[in-house]
Amino acid sequence: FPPGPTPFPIIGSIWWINFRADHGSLKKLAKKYGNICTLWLGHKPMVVLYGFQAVKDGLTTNSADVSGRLQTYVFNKMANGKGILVSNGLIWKHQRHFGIGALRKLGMSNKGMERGIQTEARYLVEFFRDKAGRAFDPSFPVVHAISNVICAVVFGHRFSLKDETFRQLIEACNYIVAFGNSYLYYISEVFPWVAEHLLGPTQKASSCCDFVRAFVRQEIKSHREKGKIDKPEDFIDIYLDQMEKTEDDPGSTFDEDNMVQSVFDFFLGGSETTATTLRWALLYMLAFPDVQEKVQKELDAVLNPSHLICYEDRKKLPYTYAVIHEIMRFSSIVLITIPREAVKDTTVLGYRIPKGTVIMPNIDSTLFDPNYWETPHQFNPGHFLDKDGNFVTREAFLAFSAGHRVCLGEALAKMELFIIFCSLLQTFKFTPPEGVKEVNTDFIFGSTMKPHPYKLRAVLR
Ligand code: HEM
Repeated sequence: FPPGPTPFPIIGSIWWINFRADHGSLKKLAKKYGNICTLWLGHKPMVVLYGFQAVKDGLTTNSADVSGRLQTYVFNKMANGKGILVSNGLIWKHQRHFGIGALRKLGMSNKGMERGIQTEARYLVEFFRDKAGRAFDPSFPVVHAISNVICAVVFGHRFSLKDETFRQLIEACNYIVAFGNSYLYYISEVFPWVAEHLLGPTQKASSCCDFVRAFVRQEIKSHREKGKIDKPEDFIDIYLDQMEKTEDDPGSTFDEDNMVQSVFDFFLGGSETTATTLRWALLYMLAFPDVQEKVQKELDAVLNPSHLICYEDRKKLPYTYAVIHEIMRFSSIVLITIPREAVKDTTVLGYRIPKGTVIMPNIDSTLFDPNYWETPHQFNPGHFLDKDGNFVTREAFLAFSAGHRVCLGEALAKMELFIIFCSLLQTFKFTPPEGVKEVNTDFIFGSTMKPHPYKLRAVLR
């Protein structure tokens, strides 16, 4: 194994990072042991990758070999091996491949994703306008809008802000995501018996999972009652169609449990992540008013005010598109990917790694790698622009990870962020509440890195 702190019996060497994989402890670990090193979670080896080169090589050189997910106490409780996010083997291959195809199909069809996003952007603009320039916290309407985009994709309809069950769904998803990188998560994995019998938060996370699944089953029931339609309009329609097509295939993995879990995974992977990024986007506009002004200048110069913003417009708005990428880089909401597992004996950066080893790629360390970014610790949209002001992609931009398990919602997330961000900035000038002189851009540590709660004023332009 690559080098690392000495493991103790039962607890391993996870004590070295104080039972928490945070920015400081992972940096300290890399400084002492190098860009690839080993930690032991109980008797399970975990190989931690740090910096762009190590993360990229580790995830892409033998990509299929490191494409597994852990089958642990918490992951089994969460998904029981079903769906996409934490499944393995044939189930993962089939469900992921199908999920990507379905998203593509919905993106291209008439009642596509873009329309769902434009609708949510419009509701959000209305909500902000109703505040009439008074200071307010944008978190809930933002989370609501983003979750509704997933609803449009998977259920084919949206929910109102006042819908209590939908509010509970959002809260349940947030709770599950927050549990994912907490002390209690690690303790639950090492001592499942304690988690099962004594830890309230672990039991609550488990009942939140049950709640989300029951919610999805209810939607499936309504789709079934609606009967077969000629042209599938959402993910459940497409999935039911697939189940019918494969019902005589004994090797098929297309069944109701996998459908429920795949929908669950879209909510879990796609709501909190994108909503948190959008909250950072608005906060950075308060913190960097010069950037906000430049975006608005570009929007005004290129778009007619009555034009319905679509994703295609990004090609005419290179500065704005670069700002959105810099928001994703600078907010760096994911510290490590959902842990991977080696599915066979393999080699990672020259080290022999046995099957079953956990791989922890540090995404944050790629987004701030001083060897690949000119000013890593400065908010600088120029990172994504060439000298003529054209948008450029950057190889070290691994916010969505890399390899076989790369985020399957990347295109959807970028489309959402672009359309909603542009719609808001076209309509409003964002400022901090009166009297607030300093904007706090520090993060709150968690499964995703969130901004501290803040208020803003949205003043009609
Ligand atoms: C800014 C928004 C987002 C970020 C930063 C993000 C980031 C990530 C990351 C880092 C992973 C782990 C990949 C790995 O294991 O190497 C992931 C996986 C995943 N994401 Fe996203 N994601 C975002 C939005 C979305 C959206 C909108 C969806 C909805 C479709 C989504 C669905 C998924 C799924 C299903 C997986 C699991 C893929 C697999 O295990 O095969 N994500 N995402």
